[in-house]
Formats: sequence, structure tokens, C-alpha cells
Amino acid sequence: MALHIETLSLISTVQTAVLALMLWAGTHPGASVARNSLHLRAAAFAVEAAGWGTLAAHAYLSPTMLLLGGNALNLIAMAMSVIALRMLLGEPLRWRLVLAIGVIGWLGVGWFGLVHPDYRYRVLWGSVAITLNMLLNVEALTSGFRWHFSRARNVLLLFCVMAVVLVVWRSGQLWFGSDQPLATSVPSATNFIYISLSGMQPLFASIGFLLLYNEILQQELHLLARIDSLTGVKNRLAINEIMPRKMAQSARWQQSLAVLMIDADHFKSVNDRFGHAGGDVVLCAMVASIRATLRETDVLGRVGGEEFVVLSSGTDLSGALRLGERIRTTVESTSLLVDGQALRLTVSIGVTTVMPAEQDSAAVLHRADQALYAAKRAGRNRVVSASMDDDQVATLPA
Ligand SMILES: Nc1nc2c(ncn2[C@@H]2O[C@H](COP(=O)(O)OP(=O)(O)OP(=O)(O)O)[C@@H](O)[C@H]2O)c(=O)[nH]1
Repeated sequence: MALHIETLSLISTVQTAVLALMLWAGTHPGASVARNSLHLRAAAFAVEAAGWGTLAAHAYLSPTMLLLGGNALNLIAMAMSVIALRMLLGEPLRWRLVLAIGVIGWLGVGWFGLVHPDYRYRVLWGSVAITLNMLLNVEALTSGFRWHFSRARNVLLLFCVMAVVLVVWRSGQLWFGSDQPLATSVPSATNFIYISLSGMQPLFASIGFLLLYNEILQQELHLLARIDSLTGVKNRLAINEIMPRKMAQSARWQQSLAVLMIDADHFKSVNDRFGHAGGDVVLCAMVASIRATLRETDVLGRVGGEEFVVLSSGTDLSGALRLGERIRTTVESTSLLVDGQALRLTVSIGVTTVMPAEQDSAAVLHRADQALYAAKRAGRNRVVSASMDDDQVATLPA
């Protein structure tokens, strides 16, 4: 079968343009960095399609136009794709370096194409630019090295390696092989292989990019599903997942783990007075006060409407009672202004610690809850430990 450079290039043009559309359409609604990066990658494919288009239509273009225009489009597409990948991975964009590689690459190709024509140096220059861009991709993909990369990262790493192998092989052919064509558009075995394999690369790149985009969206959703949308602290699902981990960790390190259940007192009256929106503002202010008293390593979560839990590793019962008291007094002394009216909020707190070899996190939370209700029964605005009996609770100061 006779192959034509024009036909191969035209197929690559159409394929890359379709991939650009597919990637553009494959985003989920809503503004996010991941979505913007996918759009940028789609735009890069559109520019790459135009680059393939110049090669397909080389018979209608002047050699200078083909040389400068085609290479400019390819280098722009590559720079855009590097930035899009780094954006998606949350890596520093390094756009100045990416821009410099593109501009120097293009000037070099122009120099060895028009000023001092030398095809082999021209290809070498372009190959170095491609390799540097691929190295930037590899650097972004392997940052925070792990032995087991995700499937998406592996596909993209494979794509980068393939791209580098291809340009090294082509340069090798031009310098040391017997087949030495004078332009990419000239029919030759090297050019047929080069164009066929380069034409397939956008497919690999888009599959890898879409896999990575999906992976990152899933990670975002995983996090979102575990955050309370009103206060920004962890929600019940997250606490239910974290509790057993914290308990196992405490058992392993023979460390105590304190659990504090915190509930706003008479919150219904806050809602009655300021409306639900005002109540929401008060809840957020309460969370800010509680957070201010905690250590970095403490975990704060919302487990009910106006009920919160604190998990504090390395805190024994007396430390937990002191922490509870600190939270109680901080909330009590924080003056809140809602709709121009002053409000004094108090909280009741139930405290317990995880016993050695205890494994049932629900039982621990239940114990902290029981202590909380003992605090409510005893008149609210107080800290009660699960180990206290009713007489001790009754003597607690408000
Ligand atoms: N503004 C607002 N209110 C909420 C939210 N979740 C629950 N609440 C309200 O919190 C109030 C809780 O009322 P109760 O369970 O009777 O408790 P309380 O009035 O705080 O009384 P005690 O807990 O016994 O001191 C209800 O009025 C709920 O509507 C929320 O996300 N925002």
C-alpha cells in the first residue's frame, strides 16, 4: 500500500481535532482548576491539529511558512500541554521556563532552516525542545515520588518516554542512518514511521490526561464528601473513618486518646431570635472559637446540627477535662454580634478517653454522648467526664 505524508498528516489533523473536542466536552460543569486545565489541554490539541494541518497542506504553503508556521504551532501546543498538566497536578507552572524553551526552540529551528540551513541541526534543535518539555512533564508527574503511581500517571509517563524515544530515534536516523530526508514532508521511511507514531501520541496523551482528570475529580469529591459545608470542619462520615484509625494508632503507640462531645446550649432559642441564617453565623463563630483552643493535631468534626466532636491524641482524662474547660470558657467569653445584637453562647461538653485495647469507636462516641447529656441534665455550660458519677456531676460549677 502506498502511503502519503499528506494522508498521514491529514488523519492526524482530524484525530487531534476530534480529541480536542472530546476533551473540551468531557469536563464536568463548575469552575475548578482541574476543569480549566482540561480546557487548556483541549486548546493545545486544537493548536496541534492546526500544526498537523500545515504539514497536510504543505503543497499549498511556501517552505518558509511551513517551517516557521508549522513549528510555531507545534511548539505552542507543546507549551500549552505542559502548563495544562502542571496545572492539573497542582505543580508550579514554570511558565517562564516553558515559554523560553518554546521561543528558543522556534528561533533555533528558524536559524537552521532559513539563515544557516542544516536539516539535521534543525531537527536536533527541535528534538531538544521536545525532550526538555517532556522532562518538565516527568518532573511534575513524579513529584512526591511513590513506588506505585496511579494508572493515569503511568500512562502519561509512558507517553513522555515514547515521545523522547521517538525524537532521539529520528535524530539518530538523520545523523547516523542511511535514510536522510531533507524535510518532514519528504516521503521517506524515517518520515513515515515518525509521522505515524507521532500521530498516535495525542491519543495516549488524551487518555492519560482524562484518566488523571477523573482521578483528581474523585479525590476532590472524596474530600468534599467528608467536609461539613457550613463550618468547613470534618463531617460525621469523616469522623467515623478517622476514629478507628486514631484508636488503632493510640493502641500501637500506647498513647491516650481523648474524645470530647460539644453541644451548643439552647441553640433553638438562637434560631428563634435570629432566624436560621443568624443561627448559621453563630455556629461558624462557635467553630472558630473551638478551633482557636485546639492543637494542630487535634481533629474537630460536626456530628449533628449543633453537636461537635474533638479527638485529641496524647491527651489523658485530666488533660481532656482541662481542654474541655478551655473550650467552654473560650466560647462563653467570646462576644458575638448578630444583626447588631449581642449574644452570649455557652456549650456543654462530655469527655471520655479510649481505654487500652478498646476497638469499638461507636461505643466511645456513645460514652462521650452520655457524658454530654449528663452535663445538659446538670444545668448545661459545664464539662462532664464519662467516669464521673451523678454526685460528682451535681457539684460541678457552671
Ligand atoms: N441555624 C442552624 N440551626 C441548626 C442547624 N442544625 C440544627 N439546628 C438547630 O439546632 C437546634 C437544636 O435544638 P435542640 O436539639 O432542641 O437543642 P437546644 O435548643 O440547643 O437545647 P439543648 O441542646 O438541650 O441545650 C434546633 O432548633 C435545630 O433547628 C444548622 O445547621 N443551622
